[in-house]
Amino acid sequence: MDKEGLPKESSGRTEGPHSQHEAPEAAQYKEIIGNGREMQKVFRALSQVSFTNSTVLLLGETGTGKELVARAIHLASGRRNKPMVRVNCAALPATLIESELFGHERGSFTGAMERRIGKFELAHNSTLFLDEIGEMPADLQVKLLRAIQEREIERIGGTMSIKVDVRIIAATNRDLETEVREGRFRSDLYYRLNVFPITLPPLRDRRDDIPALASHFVTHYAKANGRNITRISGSAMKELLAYPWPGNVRELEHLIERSVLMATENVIRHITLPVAKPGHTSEIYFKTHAENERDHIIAILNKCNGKVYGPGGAAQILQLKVGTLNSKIKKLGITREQIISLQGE
Ligand SMILES: Nc1ncnc2c1ncn2[C@@H]1O[C@H](COP(=O)(O)OP(=O)(O)OP(=O)(O)O)[C@@H](O)[C@H]1O
Repeated sequence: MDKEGLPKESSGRTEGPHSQHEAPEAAQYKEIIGNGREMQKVFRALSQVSFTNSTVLLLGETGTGKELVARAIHLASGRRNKPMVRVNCAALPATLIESELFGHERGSFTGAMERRIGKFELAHNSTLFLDEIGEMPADLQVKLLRAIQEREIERIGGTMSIKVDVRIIAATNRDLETEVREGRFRSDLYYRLNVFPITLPPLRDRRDDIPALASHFVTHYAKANGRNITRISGSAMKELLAYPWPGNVRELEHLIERSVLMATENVIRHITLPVAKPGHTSEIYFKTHAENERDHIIAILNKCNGKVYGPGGAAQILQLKVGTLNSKIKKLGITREQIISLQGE
């Protein structure tokens, strides 16, 4: 680390068990910053499991990088030529999740104007990322279990079974064992998913990664905003190292982005951290309004297969003018690539 508190190795990756492994897929993990002891365990696990077809269960608090890791596993696997397909089990009501996962035939229920291919089918020969699996409604858990076990699905209103070759990655910030004990999550589904669990530690338990992460985000947001900001001062870094990070890496990323925008010289000397209450190190992080809006728009765009305007398009569902929706998409940084990859096209 130099005297201003930034590491010389900007990726945070130096020597260590991960680099010794020399896994052929290691290049896919370059987006995942941090090489402290805790993250080394994660990299080791990734090297062991990515190239297999095993189901992976990603556990960790909000903002610890579960989705980032899911994408890295997919990109390091033999399935990387097809985009990973993501389903956010918390974003849609139960009735819509079923059709989202398994699809439906035309006329199978009121409003099913045309046949819809579900995410399981879209993820054929690829990876299906079941995000926030702990939120899956009970009646759907049994259907999901059947699909995972049998590797076949039936569209709603359909008469035939469709074989699917799908690799499952599931993620949750809930304690699934407690959910099982308290009867909210089926134990058979839990055992089916818990084949290869990887826990992403909270940032407060891997503070040694903070300098590398902060440096990475400074570089990223300075470039994205055309700012010539090169580093964080030693005193600002000390504050980052002392803060408990209830929102984990996501919170760090947002604070650095804001600091980059507000900086008046090429060194970030001050970062406005929320006041941490002593003894409340694991408070729940609430997503910002913009994050929620972004997630919702992405979910609806996916539901409409990327269609923005016209009947059944996202603008209609969201009751927004097409122009308003388009400017929101731009402002919230929603990319076409994201939608296509979520669709599995
Ligand atoms: N190790 C890391 N290196 C670089 N960026 C990271 C890392 N971990 C997380 N991030 C970034 O932090 C943000 C939040 O990560 P991500 O969405 O993967 O978290 P999550 O655990 O899936 O959160 P949630 O449970 O709320 O969905 C993303 O922008 C991601 O790129």
